[in-house]
Amino acid sequence: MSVAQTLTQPNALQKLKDYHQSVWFDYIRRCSLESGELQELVADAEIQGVTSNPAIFQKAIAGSTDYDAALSALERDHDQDAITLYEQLAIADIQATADILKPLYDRTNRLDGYVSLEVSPYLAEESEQSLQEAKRLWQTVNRPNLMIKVPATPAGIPVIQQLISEGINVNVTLLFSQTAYLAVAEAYISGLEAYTAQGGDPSHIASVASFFISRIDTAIDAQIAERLKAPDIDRQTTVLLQSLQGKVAIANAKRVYQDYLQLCQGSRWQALAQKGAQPQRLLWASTGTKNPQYRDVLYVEELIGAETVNTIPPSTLAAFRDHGQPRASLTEGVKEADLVIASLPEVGINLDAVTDHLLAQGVQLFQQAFDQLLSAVEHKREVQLGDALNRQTYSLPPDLEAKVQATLQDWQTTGKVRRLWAMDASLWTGTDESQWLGWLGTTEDQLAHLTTLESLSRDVQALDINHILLLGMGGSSLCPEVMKLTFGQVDGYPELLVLDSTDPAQVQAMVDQMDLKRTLFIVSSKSGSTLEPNIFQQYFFDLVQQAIGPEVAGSRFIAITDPGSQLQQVAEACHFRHLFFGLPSIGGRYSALSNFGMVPAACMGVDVAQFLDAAEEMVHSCAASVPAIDNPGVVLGIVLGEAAQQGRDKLTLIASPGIADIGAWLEQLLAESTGKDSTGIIPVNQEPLGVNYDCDRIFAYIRLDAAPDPAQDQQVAALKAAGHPVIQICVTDAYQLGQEFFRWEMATAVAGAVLNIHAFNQPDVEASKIATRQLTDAYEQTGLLPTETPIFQEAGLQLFTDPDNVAVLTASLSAEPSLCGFLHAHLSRIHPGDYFALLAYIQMNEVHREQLQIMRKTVCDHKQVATCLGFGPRFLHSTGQAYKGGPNTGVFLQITGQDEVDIPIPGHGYSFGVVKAAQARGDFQVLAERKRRVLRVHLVSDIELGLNTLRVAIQGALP
Ligand SMILES: O=C(CO)[C@@H](O)[C@H](O)[C@H](O)[C@H](O)COP(=O)(O)O
Ligand SMILES: O=C[C@H](O)COP(=O)(O)O
Repeated sequence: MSVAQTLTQPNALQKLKDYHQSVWFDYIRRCSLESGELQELVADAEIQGVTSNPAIFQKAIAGSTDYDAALSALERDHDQDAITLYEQLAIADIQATADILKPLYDRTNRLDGYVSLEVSPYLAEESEQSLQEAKRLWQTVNRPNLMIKVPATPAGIPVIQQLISEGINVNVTLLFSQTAYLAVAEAYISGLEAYTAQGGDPSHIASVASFFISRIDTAIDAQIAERLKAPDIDRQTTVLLQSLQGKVAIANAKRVYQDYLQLCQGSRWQALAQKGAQPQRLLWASTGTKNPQYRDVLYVEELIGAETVNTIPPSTLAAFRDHGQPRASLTEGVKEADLVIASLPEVGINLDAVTDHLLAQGVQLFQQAFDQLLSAVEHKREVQLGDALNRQTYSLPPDLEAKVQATLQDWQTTGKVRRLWAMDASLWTGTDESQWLGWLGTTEDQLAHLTTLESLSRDVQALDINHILLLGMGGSSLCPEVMKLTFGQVDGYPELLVLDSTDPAQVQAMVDQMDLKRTLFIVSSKSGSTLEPNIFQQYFFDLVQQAIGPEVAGSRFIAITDPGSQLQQVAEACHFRHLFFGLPSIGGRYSALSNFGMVPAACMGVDVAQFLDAAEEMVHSCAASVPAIDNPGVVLGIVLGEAAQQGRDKLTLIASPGIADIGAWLEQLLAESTGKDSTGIIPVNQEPLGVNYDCDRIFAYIRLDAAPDPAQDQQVAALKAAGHPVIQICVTDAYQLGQEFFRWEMATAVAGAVLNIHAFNQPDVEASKIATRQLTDAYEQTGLLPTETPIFQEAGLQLFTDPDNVAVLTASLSAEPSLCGFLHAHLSRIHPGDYFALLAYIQMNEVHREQLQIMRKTVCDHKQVATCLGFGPRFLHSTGQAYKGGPNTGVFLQITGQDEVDIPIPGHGYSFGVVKAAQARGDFQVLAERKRRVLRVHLVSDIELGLNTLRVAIQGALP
């Protein structure tokens, strides 16, 4: 319609102004802004305002390519999560629309010229969060002719009142009933009263009450159609039902308009009107015709009345322009409208129930539209990121796949991803979980404080040293160990070494490897009270004092610990070079991206900015706004949790050689987080691969795309071909490993929620720490560990176990007691669905590992069960939790040995050897108390010889 035409002959849309009704456009899209279409509609006086809602933005952004270039530009600038991207696109449209409408707003003295933006539909039941979100959007858009849309839910009503009282324009949406309208009108009046009481000028505030029309007819007509099908229906009822078809929505609107007129007569309103307040106009929404048998302009033609607005979708707008016949229809037939509503109970239709349902459904529909919108934005973001985001795929057996899809759907509809990010403890056991979710924000936090890490890196680089030795256990050592293996020695930086064993030979091997005068030490302990790092610190501090002098020894030490810990005191008293703090809200195994992982990384020369930037991309992919189905951490967690629920609780980890150590990190994360309350996931790391597996397995292959192992690729392909469940994650390069830290932390938390356990405590790790402490305390007093008697010995190997296990083993000996016989009896206790674990309290080196791997393979081949290998005491801070607190499906063979050399610890009566022995015994004691099937083999003399004998005996026991 050209301006010339408009001047000569107003069209139907333009004529509505004669009835004092405004037309707003229920549509927004960038192309209509960019092409000038919207400007033209405004200039032609066909529309006087614009409304948006989540479904409109979903159609615009997900259903067109209009926004792709803008989205790419935003992503190119820096990666952002889906909701942040969406908001920037939407806000730009809203601002542009507001600017187009601003002259009209001014010209009409703030009556028209508004554009509406809705608060997140996820907040429909949350008053406080809706209020904050509404205020944030109001400030961000920063246009006087903006209306913030708030739904008329019970939680929304107080928000409306508060916003009005603060001078923010409100469009109340999702109104279906007269009762809800009256509550909204009351909120508006009260809000204005509060605003004027503070001296505000009410003429600057506008509000509309969006009353939904066509959805009422759709719902009521469906009920009418059902009732008309009743076989025993009489003629009179049939006629009445037929007369109600397509009539109720308009009747409902006519009645609510009468309420409006009456309210305007009231003394409270009159008082406000005298101060210049603008009435809260009724706005007819959902006015596109849905039933093709009805006139396509029905919900425009029949609702024309003064001081109202009709927000019209594009096709209805075009139809009304073309053949609309305006008349003052809204006040016609009010009595008939009353009769229509009054006759509904006669035919068994409860209008209140219908409107209640429509409100709930309306919220849900907007949420679904928002889900789809965010999903589309996420997909576009992923395309833009390309290889910068590690890819995850999975293939599952049909029953598991079905369960996973159902749980994903449940997570979506019940908003569990948002609840996780909101730190809602009821996702797990409803105890103190909310205090343990600091890791959700750690990457962002670290990126904001990069300068500290970067200056540390420069400081270390400038030191004249060859090595950095990290002293710590579990969550404080495993990430640095992964970084060491993954990045090797970085040019121009010292080499990182990690000590996490009390085995004297291992401690000695570490000392032999380095020059004490040219080594920097990092003592890492979150609690600052863990036995191992404390004694490592005492031992090495003493050595460094001797090597470079007591005054300067502290300058070779860095501490990472939580504020207020005992280690902080030590670091301060000994004048450590640096002291870095952890966050009390991040448990050790979730601390990789915090200082516990990033301080050692910076020291060894890893570009932490690059590493954390890449990690943040995964954080964005797992964000609260990313629907469960598109959220890689959530998907992985649900797969793992559901697999475990179905008995597939042996998660077999396969990682490319270049990143192989991530398996040890994952073992701790998964086992310590989920292995409790007799349930959990048992990680199986570095087990030699085969093809024939029981249905208690699920496989995770973490492939380094930059350096894959072709043999592993083939083995994994064979596993997939054999129908085993396989998750595959492709890590583009080493700098993207941080993405895996976050993905798996998220997945573990989610799996914990699926399993209904507390994913952040480790109650059974504490149990063996206590048992060890009792033994070392007793040793300090007596100089002895309690004596013990082997149940059997042969060929330099002694066997020990507790009375219950002795009874079972001796009862099942088939011949005279022998080493092979006992091992046979013990291994015969392994049944399908069980796992076998070697717990070796010996030096962790390649020779030992090789022997132990052969033993594992022998058991795996003969028993067709999952097998694990842990070196003590490091596994105590890791898989040890699941072995004691997880399902009672483990059969354990603990291996201890006679230390050839021992090392005293300054300030203590005990040595490293005694500590290790006490740890093994404490561990055994707790396993036995938990009724685990456990046998200990003590290698009396040479460890290598002893291992050889044991290997042969196991092979003999499993002919
Ligand atoms: O609420 C407003 C304006 O205030 C509208 O944008 C409103 O959301 C829309 O008219 C409806 O969602 C459209 O509903 P329907 O035609 O899909 O039933
Ligand atoms: O994983 C945690 C280990 O038990 C070590 O704890 P820590 O960091 O408090 O010393």
